[in-house]
Amino acid sequence: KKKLPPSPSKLPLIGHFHKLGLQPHRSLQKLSNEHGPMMMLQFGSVPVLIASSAEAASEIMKTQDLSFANKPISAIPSKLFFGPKDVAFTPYGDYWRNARSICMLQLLNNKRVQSFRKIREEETSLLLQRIRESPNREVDLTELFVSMTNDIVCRVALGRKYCDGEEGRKFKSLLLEFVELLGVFNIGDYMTWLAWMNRFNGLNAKVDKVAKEFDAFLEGVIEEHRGNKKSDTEAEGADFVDILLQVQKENKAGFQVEMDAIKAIIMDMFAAGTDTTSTLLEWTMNELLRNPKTLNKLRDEVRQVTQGKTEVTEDDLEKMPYLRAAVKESSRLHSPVPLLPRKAIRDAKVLGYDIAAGTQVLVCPWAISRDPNLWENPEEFQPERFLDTCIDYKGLHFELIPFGAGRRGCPGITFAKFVNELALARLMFHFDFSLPNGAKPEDLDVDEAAGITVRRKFPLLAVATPRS
Ligand code: HEM
Repeated sequence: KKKLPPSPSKLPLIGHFHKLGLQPHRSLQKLSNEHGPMMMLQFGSVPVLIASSAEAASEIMKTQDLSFANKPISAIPSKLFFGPKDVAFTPYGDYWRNARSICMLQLLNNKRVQSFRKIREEETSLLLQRIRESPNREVDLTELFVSMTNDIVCRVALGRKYCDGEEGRKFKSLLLEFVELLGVFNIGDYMTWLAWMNRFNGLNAKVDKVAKEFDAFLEGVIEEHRGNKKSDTEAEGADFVDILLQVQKENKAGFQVEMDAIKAIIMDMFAAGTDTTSTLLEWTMNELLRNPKTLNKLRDEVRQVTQGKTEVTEDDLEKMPYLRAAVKESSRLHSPVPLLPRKAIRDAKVLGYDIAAGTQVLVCPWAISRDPNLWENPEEFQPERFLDTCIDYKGLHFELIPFGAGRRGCPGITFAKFVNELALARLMFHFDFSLPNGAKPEDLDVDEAAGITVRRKFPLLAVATPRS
């Protein structure tokens, strides 16, 4: 006799869809508070296990990681990523293992991430310059962070920026459409009998258009790289396209890397690396502006460590524990990816419940990191809580998993950490920040937009006064 997790009452055909609302991570937290940390919902015809405690997450992403390393197939990413042939959206299996190992060993290993230091330093300097040039010292931090992270990923992945003139305008709007589509809730994935609607509401046409345009764009980039071949991809200056083309040519991966795989892996860097990074920076500044004492404390640490210097470098970051604690705390309160999808590969027993093979799973880092059983005053922004603990976000401590954990955990943590910490330290070093129009910190809104990454609903505006 099977023991299933508790499940709230549901409606015919749609199941529990109506309970999700516009902010599923918040609705699921609320439902879990009523029904428990392991809860079974039904989205259309698909059973979905909701796991919203550190214990449940640890079972699924550590103890039984292999049983839950699969991802559900979704129609939009499948189309956008050529199958899918990327890493993030691809089901568990030999192909995913190979693509992920290219990512880990060739693109995002520590040495490679270090080799992009100059790019990070140049692009954060440009961020500062753009702030200095802003009229009335009023800045749209959201826009600045989005541009900076896009430019960094462009340079690292494609070798140059695509931000100027007509080319820049086109690329920016393509990237925006691409990321938006990844966040679309596709009803056809759960109620196949309604998939026809996407032919009439324009969704299918939009996906086709964006897939075609991104493909053509990447074909152009690859062509440019072929004419401009770099012979040594271990040397500084090699970008991801150079590296992937060499892996393909020299059969370094131990299997034939198709051109579609190269394009899909590059697209993954944009899908997984841009919005997430800018969103974390945005929420960090949001919380600092809402908590001026914390902002001052952070600013003092940065300026003290760099006393007598004219600029912060990455070597200084090691000496800034409060800065690291502030980034961790913001990743706790505002996990950029609040829900992590998985799919059971085989029958499993989790915390005493029977979970059938094929069941979809949503692990909820957002709810876990606001769990009052794990965190004191969980709704408050208090970097101090991380000063005397070893809790980190690298996937070993399940009370804090903004980068996920286990086999499917984020391979871009080091990359993101450097960008976030350097940008934040430099902002603190060069500027004093306040809210525009004399607004009070407690008035700053914290509304969230809907999407796969949860960013602020409205742009974050601030006044940046150069340090005197
Ligand atoms: C603050 C920034 C970032 C956050 C919060 C973040 C978060 C995440 C999360 C939550 C996952 C899913 C993990 C899981 O299901 O267990 C993930 C996966 C992934 N991330 Fe990141 N990420 C960030 C930056 C980056 C960057 C900069 C890159 C690459 C340049 C990257 C590449 C990836 C890839 C390729 C995956 C898919 C891994 C797989 O399915 O095997 N991420 N990330």
